[in-house]
Amino acid sequence: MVDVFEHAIEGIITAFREERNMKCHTVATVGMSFLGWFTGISAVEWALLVLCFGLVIGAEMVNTAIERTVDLAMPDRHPLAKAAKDVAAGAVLIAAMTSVVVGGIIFLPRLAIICHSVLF
Ligand SMILES: Nc1ncnc2c1ncn2[C@@H]1O[C@H](COP(=O)(O)OP(=O)(O)OP(=O)(O)O)[C@@H](O)[C@H]1O
Repeated sequence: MVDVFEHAIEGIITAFREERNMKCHTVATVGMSFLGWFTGISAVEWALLVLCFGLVIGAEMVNTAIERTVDLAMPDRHPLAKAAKDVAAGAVLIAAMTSVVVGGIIFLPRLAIICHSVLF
């Protein structure tokens, strides 16, 4: 059981260390968390936000695993290798777009109120 956690944590560290996009997701996660704290979002909104963080980072890690597996199995160009990588990248895009929509629903009304009170 300890082994399973050790390998999983090793995988998380590898993904954060070696995958460029993980740095973008980390910056977005920190930025959105700050915005959540700053605008005082509710517990349910925090739960949705945390769910989105997990969704995007999890999808990116699965995408990384698929990329590595394809590179190992098919170093040459192959239509199936392309399809596998493109579908995995598409999954990350869908997770990210879903998160942007959720973030918009949570933050846009609050940011509009803040802008309104600053400007008028
Ligand atoms: N073996 C291959 N055969 C055919 N097409 C490939 C192959 N490897 C990559 N591709 C195409 O090139 C694109 C980019 O592949 P790559 O491995 O560089 O992924 P990436 O999304 O740039 O990864 P990274 O997150 O590491 O930058 C893939 O989405 C796919 O369309």
